[in-house]
Amino acid sequence: MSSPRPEFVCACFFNKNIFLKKYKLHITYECDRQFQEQYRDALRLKGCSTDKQYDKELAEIHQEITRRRNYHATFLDNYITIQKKYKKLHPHIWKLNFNMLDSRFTAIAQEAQQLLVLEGNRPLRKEMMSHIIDNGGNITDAETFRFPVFTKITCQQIMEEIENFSNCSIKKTQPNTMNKGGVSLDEMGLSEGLITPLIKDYLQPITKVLFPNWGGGSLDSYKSFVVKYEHAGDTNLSWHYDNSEITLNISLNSNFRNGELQLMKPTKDGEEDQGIVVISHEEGHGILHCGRQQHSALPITAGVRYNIIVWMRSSMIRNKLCPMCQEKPTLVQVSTAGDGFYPENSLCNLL
Ligand SMILES: O=C(O)CCC(=O)C(=O)O
Ligand SMILES: [Fe+2]
Repeated sequence: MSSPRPEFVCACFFNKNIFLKKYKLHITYECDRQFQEQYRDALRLKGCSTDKQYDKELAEIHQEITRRRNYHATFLDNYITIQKKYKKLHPHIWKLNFNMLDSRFTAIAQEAQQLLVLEGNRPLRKEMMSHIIDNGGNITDAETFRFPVFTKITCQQIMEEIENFSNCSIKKTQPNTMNKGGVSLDEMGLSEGLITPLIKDYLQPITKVLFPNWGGGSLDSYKSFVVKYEHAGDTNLSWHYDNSEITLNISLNSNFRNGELQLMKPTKDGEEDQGIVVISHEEGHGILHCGRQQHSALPITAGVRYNIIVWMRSSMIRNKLCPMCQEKPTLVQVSTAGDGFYPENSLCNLL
């Protein structure tokens, strides 16, 4: 977590894209009056009819604004305490090792590397896609790719580590408001040894070939967390886009039913209906998609589902346009865990 570079978020982090789960609405909050003028009618239409219901929602928004203002300081405090006090269950998974990876994944990464070396006029993307299929992967017409990443035993141990961490009494922050059972791998400290090398040593060549226009070749930071779906908590996730250029979503288990990922197909010229692609999760496999592509998770109907989500970022792309407010970002410096906006002349490639 000790970043050598100053960390920034876009000012929109503090008051935009607040998700009202009950009414499935993303809102902007400036003050009570603006909120009332802008959203009271829309909320009424969505079933928030009484003053009591409205006041409850407003109180939750105030709480969320406070949480966001305190987020970075709290994150840093928690991170320091966790590193001192947390007793690891499976110490070896805290440092990525070749054996933890599915051999088909390392083959895909090697092939991507070779394609980049040979480059010339070759149709890199097409060749990459056939390597993915040859190695147990899938491709959808929503420009998303699913392929094996971790071995099953690695998934099992990561899941056990997450459960162990969730159940320990050390204070932790919720990685975002969309999933109650979420755990931040960055605050936990697991991502440094596990996710950083995964991106740096294996994913970068793949994303460079598959997403050249979305910063696939210039990823320089990420945010990673685990989402959990269960009957007693969140069972699904509403439509949204990520605060990422490219997202990797790795399934950690198989003892659940349904809970597929849905993605909007990119619009082609002249087409009105974008259409939806449904992809099922498979244990150990990662789904790679563009962060700006709208997606959602269908409800699970049995069991518990765990996935690692990695929001990979390229400052070259996001410095021009913040993915959350769709404007040129207004930078606000924070103590740690910024959202990947690094000035052009800063030490690039933290990964
Ligand atoms: O649970 C999933 O498969 C999707 C999660 C997701 O899209 C997110 O957390 O950003
Ligand atoms: Fe997402």
